Amino acid sequence: MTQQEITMFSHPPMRKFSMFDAGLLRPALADALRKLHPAVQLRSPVMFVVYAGAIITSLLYVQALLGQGEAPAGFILATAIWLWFTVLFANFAEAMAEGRSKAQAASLRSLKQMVMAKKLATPQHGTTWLPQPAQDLRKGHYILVEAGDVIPIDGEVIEGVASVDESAITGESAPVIRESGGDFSSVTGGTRVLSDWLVVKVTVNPGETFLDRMIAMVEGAKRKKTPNEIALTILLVALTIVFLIVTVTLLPFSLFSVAAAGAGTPISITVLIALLVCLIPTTIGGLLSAIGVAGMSRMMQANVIATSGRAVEAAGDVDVLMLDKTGTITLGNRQASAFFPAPGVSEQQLADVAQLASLADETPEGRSIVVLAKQKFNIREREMAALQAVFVPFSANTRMSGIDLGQRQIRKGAADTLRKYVEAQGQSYPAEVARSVDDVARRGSTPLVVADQGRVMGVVELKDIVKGGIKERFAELRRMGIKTVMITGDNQLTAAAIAAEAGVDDFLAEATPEDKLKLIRQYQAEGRLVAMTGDGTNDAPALAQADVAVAMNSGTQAAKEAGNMVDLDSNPTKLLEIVEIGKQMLMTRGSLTTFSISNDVAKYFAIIPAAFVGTYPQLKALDIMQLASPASAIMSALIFNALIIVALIPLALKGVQYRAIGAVALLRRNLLLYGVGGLLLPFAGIKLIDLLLSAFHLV
Ligand SMILES: Nc1ncnc2c1ncn2[C@@H]1O[C@H](COP(=O)(O)OP(=O)(O)OP(=O)(O)O)[C@@H](O)[C@H]1O
Ligand SMILES: [K+]
Ligand SMILES: [Mg+2]
Repeated sequence: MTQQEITMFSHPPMRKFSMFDAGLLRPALADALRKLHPAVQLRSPVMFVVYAGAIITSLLYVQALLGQGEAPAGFILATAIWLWFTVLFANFAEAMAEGRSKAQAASLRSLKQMVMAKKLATPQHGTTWLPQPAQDLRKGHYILVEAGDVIPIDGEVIEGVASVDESAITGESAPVIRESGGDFSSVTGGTRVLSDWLVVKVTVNPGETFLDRMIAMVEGAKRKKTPNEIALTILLVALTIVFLIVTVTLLPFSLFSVAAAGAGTPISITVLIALLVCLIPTTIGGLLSAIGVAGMSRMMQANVIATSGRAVEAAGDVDVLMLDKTGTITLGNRQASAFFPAPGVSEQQLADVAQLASLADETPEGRSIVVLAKQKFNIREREMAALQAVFVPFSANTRMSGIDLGQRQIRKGAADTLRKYVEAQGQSYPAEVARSVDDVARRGSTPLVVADQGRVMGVVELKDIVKGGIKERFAELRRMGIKTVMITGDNQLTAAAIAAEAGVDDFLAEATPEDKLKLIRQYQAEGRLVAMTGDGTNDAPALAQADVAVAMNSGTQAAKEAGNMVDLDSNPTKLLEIVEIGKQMLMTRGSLTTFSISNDVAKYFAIIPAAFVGTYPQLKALDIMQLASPASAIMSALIFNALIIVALIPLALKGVQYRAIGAVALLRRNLLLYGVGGLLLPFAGIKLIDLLLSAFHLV
């Protein structure tokens, strides 16, 4: 097989759909009809009542056609039609909310194509490879991917550095760097290598890939109701039952009064059904599911894939945000910037040892030390193999790294760790070095202490920069009542300097992954909801514990499995956006619930007098709206009730406007806007429809 043959066809970047893409409209209309299936309707008890009402009035119309109508046939027909519309409008809202996800899933599916992999017998670049279809790859296999290749399956880079086009999955056109070691070692099947090569260890079996899981998440067919949705549904059902009882008892009541007075007409079933539908919370009942789906969809627009609606909801309730220092609050591209030798050591000696300690260290920190030594003293990289060195990789637990050259141990790492390390060997830790460490840390830089055979050689300064604009975002979070906690493996002084500069509420320094886990549990024990981001295998336990756990797409498989969201952009700052989207979703639901219920209260006053004026002529006095006729009043209310669902679809999908003001201020604002607004709007709306209906002699 030639290179050409296995070079994969490229694909267009994932298309992003806007909320009201014209292309989404037609399928949504078809879906709205499909959702008329009783099993679908049963999922929303409130809408099921409307659905049942539509069926009953349709049957009553048939009866009327047969000459036994309980009311004028035209009136029954109009009622039945508007009830069906009400159901369809709610279906349409949900279908529109789902449409974007479905389109995205379809475009992801198109990425799942037959791809040939270059399977390596030995995990080393330069060795021979054999072509093998991607679906025959298994966890633990090694593959080679080169410029132009589509990465056939998910894996971890074990050798090489390459630029990768992930636009097929993220929609972002800028290529990303994937490399072994460190935080950017994960590659995703379906993305394409643009330059250079990578040796990749396959981490999943076919069918379990990120793309597979993403399609499943996006399709959300198995969407379960979230805890808050269930609670709200129970409330809505309770309201529905109350109104159902009220309306049902009106019938014998009306019959009795008419019989007793010997005058008037008893109320018809059609009117009672129309009345019931106007009174039960159909607005929120019809839009509830759409609001939840739209929340997940908005996450997706932010390139975040949430595994469940529950995760999105939890994001809105979060009150503690745990953020890594390096890479989240700072730019994270920590680069060696200076050497501070210990007494009796020259700068060049320190640079030499530091470089030796970093030769096989694939972290950005390690590589930058090699480069700085080369720049400053022209110390050339030496071959690990020639040195017969054994590499001791960095881990967040040991907080040091280095090499062993026979008996000679060279180490570099966090100052406190290195101090313990040299003291354990009976060596002293010079006061001058401690001073250099503090100076470096106070600048917000990370000090690394270097030791050769237990002797402290000096300090390397790793410079890092606090991200622009991050302070303002933390201030905003504070206004929202969210506490920000910075966690870092770095020392106290560096942590304090960066914490002050970034304006976080609290910080934890010298933290191991276990400390992170402990801290999350501590907050949760206080009844707080904790969100965090992470990328390493070390972060997996903490991610599994956090209520909202955002794994970086570039991170390890373990982290991605432990989290309940994946950020395709691998941008830890995204956590802030995620919380905002969650809050916005909760606010939208709250606002529309308020609106819906106050709306129903208004309808109560608008139509009760009109509906019962036949039975109780005295009610005429209460008929403040002066509607044209009882039939017109009922019809107008029913039409308003249906149209308001359509009118609110954009709001349900886009979310109410979000502002970071305090919870109390927000509640007051929303009660005013959606409560009072909801109370007043029906009067105007129903009156207008009534005027139109009578102007065109429609009732
Ligand atoms: N490649 C490395 N070799 C040796 N020591 C390192 C290396 N990288 C980091 N360190 C030391 O280990 C400490 C802990 O690193 P770790 O990556 O766990 O946390 P961090 O990057 O400082 O903070 P964060 O949790 O915000 O990423 C660092 O502060 C530094 O002192
Ligand atoms: K209603
Ligand atoms: Mg780190």
